[in-house]
Amino acid sequence: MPSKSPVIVALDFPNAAAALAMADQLDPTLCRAKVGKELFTAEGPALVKALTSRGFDVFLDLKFHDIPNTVAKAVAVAADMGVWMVNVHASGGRRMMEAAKASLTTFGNDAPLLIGVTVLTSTAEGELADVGLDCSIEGQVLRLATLAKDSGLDGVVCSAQEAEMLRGSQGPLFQLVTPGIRPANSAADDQRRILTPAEALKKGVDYMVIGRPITQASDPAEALRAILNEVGVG
Ligand SMILES: O=C(O)c1cc(=O)[nH]c(=O)n1[C@@H]1O[C@H](COP(=O)(O)O)[C@@H](O)[C@H]1O
Repeated sequence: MPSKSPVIVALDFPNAAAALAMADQLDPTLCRAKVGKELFTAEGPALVKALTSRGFDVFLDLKFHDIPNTVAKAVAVAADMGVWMVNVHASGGRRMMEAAKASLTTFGNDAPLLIGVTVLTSTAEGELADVGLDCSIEGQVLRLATLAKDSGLDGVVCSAQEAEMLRGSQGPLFQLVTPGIRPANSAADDQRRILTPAEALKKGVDYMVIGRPITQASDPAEALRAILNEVGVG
């Protein structure tokens, strides 16, 4: 049965052995699993299959950002792999996102959720100027989320700090996926725009991507259970 949990555990590991050892400590009815650049580069589609065959909904987080044709083809291959969610950088623009969405038409109801990354949660106020953007983080997130929605995407990755604004402006069905989640007293690590799980859900987040606070815990299953208890799920 697919997970109804709002938690997506980021399996940021260097190889399949480490990732599957972690997955085997987690209940696929209590969380979903995210495969990112490090793990996918090392292990490829076989690892995605190993997770889906264990019952996990898989978020393939490769943040595609390229010319429309290249991204559309990559997204279709991800859909063929049977992933539940896949993402692209919204800053790749309208034509890129529309091409990605169009490439999923043939998959019908089996198409993965297509999500646009707005401003990374590791970015702090002031850092946008370094890349030539003369605006606030909130302004840039709103701009890219609106573009993603207009381009037919199902939702965006943003920080939970922007979730309330986007829930109000983009409507109730637009999926808000938020990394940068840190339970009280957890280290922020390289994240900059963070909120606790309970604060995030209160702001209207649909899915929370959580890595190190679960995967580096001495008891990952217990860390996941504590987060679900905090937000009143499970
Ligand atoms: O798309 C993502 O998943 C993502 C977007 C973003 O803005 N920030 C972000 O941290 N992520 C991913 O979410 C995960 C967060 O992991 P932790 O910081 O360990 O909880 C990592 O796998 C990141 O690659």
